Amino acid sequence: MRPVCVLGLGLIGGSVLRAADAAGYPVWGATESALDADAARAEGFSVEPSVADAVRRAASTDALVVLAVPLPAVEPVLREIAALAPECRLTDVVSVKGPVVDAVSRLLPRARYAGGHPMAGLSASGWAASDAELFQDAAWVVTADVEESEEDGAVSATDPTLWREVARLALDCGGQVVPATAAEHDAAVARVSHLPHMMAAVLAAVGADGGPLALTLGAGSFRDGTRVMASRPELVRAMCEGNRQALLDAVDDALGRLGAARGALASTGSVAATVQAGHSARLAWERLTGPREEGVTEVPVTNLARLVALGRAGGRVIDLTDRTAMVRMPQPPSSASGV
Ligand SMILES: O=C(O)C(=O)C[C@]1(C(=O)O)C=C[C@@H](O)C=C1
Repeated sequence: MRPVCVLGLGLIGGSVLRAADAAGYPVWGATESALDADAARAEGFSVEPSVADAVRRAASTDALVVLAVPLPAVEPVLREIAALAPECRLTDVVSVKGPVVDAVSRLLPRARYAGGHPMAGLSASGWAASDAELFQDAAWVVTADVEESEEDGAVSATDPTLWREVARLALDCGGQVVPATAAEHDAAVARVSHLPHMMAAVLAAVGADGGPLALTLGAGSFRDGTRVMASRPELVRAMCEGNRQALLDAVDDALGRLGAARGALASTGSVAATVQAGHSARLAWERLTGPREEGVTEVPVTNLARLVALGRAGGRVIDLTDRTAMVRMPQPPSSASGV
């Protein structure tokens, strides 16, 4: 198995290190946090004294480097990698893809790269919160740079061999791979992750404005709706600001819907349309992400454009051979859904 070098040993990087180790990969890591490094070493993990040492080791073993640092640290760490391993195999687990893809193509043009994003997290952070099981059955985006070419149809600038290796690691860590372009990923997570963080911030603040009585009555809906606001604010901020344009579009959509709901409540006294649309959308999400036995499509791993198209339709890669990806497609919509 190709070794795995994880740069950043917080919640996500630490969980990748643990999960890859449990899957049998030779692993080591590095982190700027002495606390996290000591804690990982105390559990017997190999932690290099610096990022540079870890990257040198990756260069000499042709390891897959996993960049697991917060967005503001991405460029400085990429510069270090560029100086020591300019042709490395690289992926990342950062929650926004556009800025990372841009930085990799500027600073590491000769690297073989496919971006990654496991859709899993907790409000707790750091190595102490990391868990080998964190990614179990989670969607894990692996990006492919697919472009339309007039002559040949869709072509991919991403090396399929590297894409397959990154997808294999994601599967071995317990995830289910969602192929997507970086731009489509960013537009999608703006709606289902970054906007929910913004809404949670607003919801928590509106609740607190109600004073102690309102807060003491905060139960399930308030707890679930504001849970992510217990996360470190600087990480949430970097994630939202890093996806500015897509998040603006999602906020506009939300404001339009909230405005329509307010208008209907004020004029007719009814929020039926808003609640029905939300109920149908929630059921559609449950159906799309729920368990499904059949409906597996086999696609050659070299056909990244087809994989991206299936990812767009809700498909997830649940297994891989050397040549073929097994993509599980979602349940067809039922007529009762109303969506
Ligand atoms: O479960 C949580 O606490 C998360 O916030 C995880 C969550 C999300 O669901 O929005 C947040 C950021 C990650 O990039 C991916 C997933």
